[in-house]
Amino acid sequence: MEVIVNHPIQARSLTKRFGDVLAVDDLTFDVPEATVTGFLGPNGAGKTTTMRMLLGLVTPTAGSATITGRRYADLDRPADVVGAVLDRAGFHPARSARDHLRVYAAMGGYPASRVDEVLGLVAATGFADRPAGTLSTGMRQRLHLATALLGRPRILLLDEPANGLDPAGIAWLRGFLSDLARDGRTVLVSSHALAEAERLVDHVVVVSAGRLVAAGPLATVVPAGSSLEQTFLTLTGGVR
Ligand SMILES: Nc1ncnc2c1ncn2[C@@H]1O[C@H](COP(=O)(O)OP(=O)(O)OP(=O)(O)O)[C@@H](O)[C@H]1O
Repeated sequence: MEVIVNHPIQARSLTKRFGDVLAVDDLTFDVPEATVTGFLGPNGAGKTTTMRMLLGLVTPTAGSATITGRRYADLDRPADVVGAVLDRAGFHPARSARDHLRVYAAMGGYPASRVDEVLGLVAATGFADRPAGTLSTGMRQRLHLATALLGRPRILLLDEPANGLDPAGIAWLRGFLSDLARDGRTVLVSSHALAEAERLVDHVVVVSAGRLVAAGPLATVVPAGSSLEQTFLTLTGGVR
């Protein structure tokens, strides 16, 4: 029987030059539906720039970046299609998590009842009424995720979501992301920490210096008995 796999996120010969810096260099990859795909590579590899191109925040020098086959700017109600946590900008320190979500729900035209739903999804009900200024890094991360989920997007782009999380926070994130994928959502998660990312994702797109190094299911990219970190070093010539 033929197995049809959709690829809701696609890059085709995607290139971005900032002056002399070739941040993204002829990058082509697909992110399969209903996976947690790690977008992995060292600092400066071009991950954030690529995610910003997928979200229409940076214009490609060449090539295309599409969500469900369309450029972000061509999507109808894009926040209902794709949720993103990119910059982790601060929340108003005196405003509660719940009030923060109420503001975003109102701006997006979502019913107020959606606020309690997303608080429940990220297990944030217990701190929903605390001022954001008193929340831990892990709690703030959950509030960012809750905000991204307001429009029930089928696709999520998360830039370095594990940064600053303690082991319990990482364990929670792993369960949360795999539940999203099990539910049919497509999640692209960037990380420069390969060992940590290996435990969060089932597929990978590995980049270095703006170029594709490897892509596919984790089990096919990483040989048995090796690690993602070791594989990366071997592929990029760091270990011979
Ligand atoms: N607006 C910009 N102007 C000039 N150079 C930029 C700009 N944005 C990114 N760059 C450069 O492009 C390259 C790729 O940066 P990018 O932030 O996309 O990498 P990254 O893989 O996300 O790295 P990190 O893991 O450190 O976040 C870097 O050399 C960076 O300095």
